[in-house]
Amino acid sequence: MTGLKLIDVSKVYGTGSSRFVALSQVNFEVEESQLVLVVGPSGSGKTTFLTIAGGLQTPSSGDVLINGQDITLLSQKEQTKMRLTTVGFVLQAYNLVPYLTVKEQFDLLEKVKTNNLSEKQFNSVLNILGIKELLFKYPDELSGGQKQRVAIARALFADPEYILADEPTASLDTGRTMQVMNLLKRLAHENQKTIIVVTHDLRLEKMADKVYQITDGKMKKV
Ligand SMILES: Nc1ncnc2c1ncn2[C@@H]1O[C@H](COP(=O)(O)OP(=O)(O)OP(=O)(O)O)[C@@H](O)[C@H]1O
Repeated sequence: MTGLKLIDVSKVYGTGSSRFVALSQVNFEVEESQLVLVVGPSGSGKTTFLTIAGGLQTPSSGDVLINGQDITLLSQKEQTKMRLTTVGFVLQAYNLVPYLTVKEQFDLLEKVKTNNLSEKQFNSVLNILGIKELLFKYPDELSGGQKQRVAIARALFADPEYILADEPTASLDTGRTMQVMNLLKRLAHENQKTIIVVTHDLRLEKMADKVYQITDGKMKKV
């Protein structure tokens, strides 16, 4: 069974007077080869949702199924393996290693994981994202938009089945935004990737196969 599913997922941060319900009984489903968008304003719970969907955080209650397997029941070791082989994240902080060049960020991945994109496929990704000429630069020599595109390329390089992206176009101009969204759409439809993009940008809705709206931690399908 393929696809990613959240069933009645809630997430509560803090206790007592600082108790905050970030996700409330969220039900969500994405099937293989789909690009799904989760749209919501700042603070609505998008990052919380995405990190729980990919196993970076555990929910307070509810189930998260990836390919039919409830990932909340996996051991730490199994979760780490699943994240490395099955799920690729593009996070808002980009998470680039500061003392490695762009090329070395990819070399590092190659050391810890096999079955990455072929050189030809990867070259094509670098060309589409327009970052080929940045390979020997360090992260602090890059603009926000360039870092964002490197972070996207790094997630794609590992060739994961699922790509979970947090505001992947936030630092990009309209032209680049459309290029990135078209690339993600093509990966879903032609390479059978399953992609979740969370964003506050309503302009991206037309690119998606399915759209969910999240408001104050409550999710509904549009
Ligand atoms: N670790 C935490 N402890 C306490 N509250 C938190 C924590 N992480 C997030 N929150 C709160 O949960 C709510 C949802 O946060 P989240 O980051 O998921 O929203 P978001 O929609 O991604 O926001 P943004 O678009 O601004 O990144 C916010 O009110 C936030 O302050």
